[in-house]
Amino acid sequence: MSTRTVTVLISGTGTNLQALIDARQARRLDLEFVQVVSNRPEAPGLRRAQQAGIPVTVVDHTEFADREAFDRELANTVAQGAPDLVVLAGFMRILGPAMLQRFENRMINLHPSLLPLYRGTDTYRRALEAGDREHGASVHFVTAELDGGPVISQVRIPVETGDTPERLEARLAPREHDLLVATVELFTRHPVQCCHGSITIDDKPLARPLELQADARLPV
Ligand SMILES: Nc1nc2c(c(=O)[nH]1)N[C@@H](CN(C=O)c1ccc(C(=O)N[C@@H](CCC(=O)O)C(=O)O)cc1)CN2
Ligand SMILES: NCC(=O)N[C@@H]1O[C@H](COP(=O)([O-])[O-])[C@@H](O)[C@H]1O
Repeated sequence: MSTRTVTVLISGTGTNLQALIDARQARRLDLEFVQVVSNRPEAPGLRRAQQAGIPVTVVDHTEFADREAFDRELANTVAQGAPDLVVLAGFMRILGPAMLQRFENRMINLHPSLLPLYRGTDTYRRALEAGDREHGASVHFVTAELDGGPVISQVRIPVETGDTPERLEARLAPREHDLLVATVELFTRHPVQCCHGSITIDDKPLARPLELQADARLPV
């Protein structure tokens, strides 16, 4: 079944959320945003959702005794909207069993590296320190293994002489927006299934991640 309803999880500025909102406004994405949920009450992305008329909820991780309690409340909050797909767009908390049991196989994350390289955080600095000639971003299914879920799509950019983590991040950002929009569009047009380590699109196995093309589309 393809995706019709989406809940987006954020923690920060929300530029990837904004890219999804703009793509829906431009009728490139045929979907409904059920809600935007942030673990940080001060996340600027919440204002972007409100301005787009999307319901927002804050589940502040600092208000819970432990991770499990936060995870349960987050899972209950997301489940109220019964989304077809949960999109982590700059969501900065590691999810536990409550979220994974309810949404695994229909929860995706945008990660700023060419997975499996550089799982976790601080990916730009790590890529530069390794002397990589290219960097990029990945969209993958969320599993218990942090940033270890099957990778759906990727976008590559060259590392340029003199790059700093900030310059590399700034150059990747617009391509991340393109990648996330194209990947969510894929979910709205095709049944994309996971897991046990592999992905199918239209019931056909995906042998390797889809590479974002210059026209900001995925080759499907
Ligand atoms: N179970 C999973 N949870 C999450 C995944 C995943 O693949 N499996 N992806 C991450 C997203 N992510 C990188 O793409 C990521 C986010 C956060 C962290 C992290 O170390 N978070 C710290 C807190 C940091 C903060 O609050 O600023 C933590 O949770 O203790 C690593 C990777 C989303 N969740
Ligand atoms: N580990 C997850 C992670 O680092 N995600 C990164 O957070 C940023 C969110 O930006 P945004 O809030 O402007 O969309 C994006 O660069 C995304 O790759």
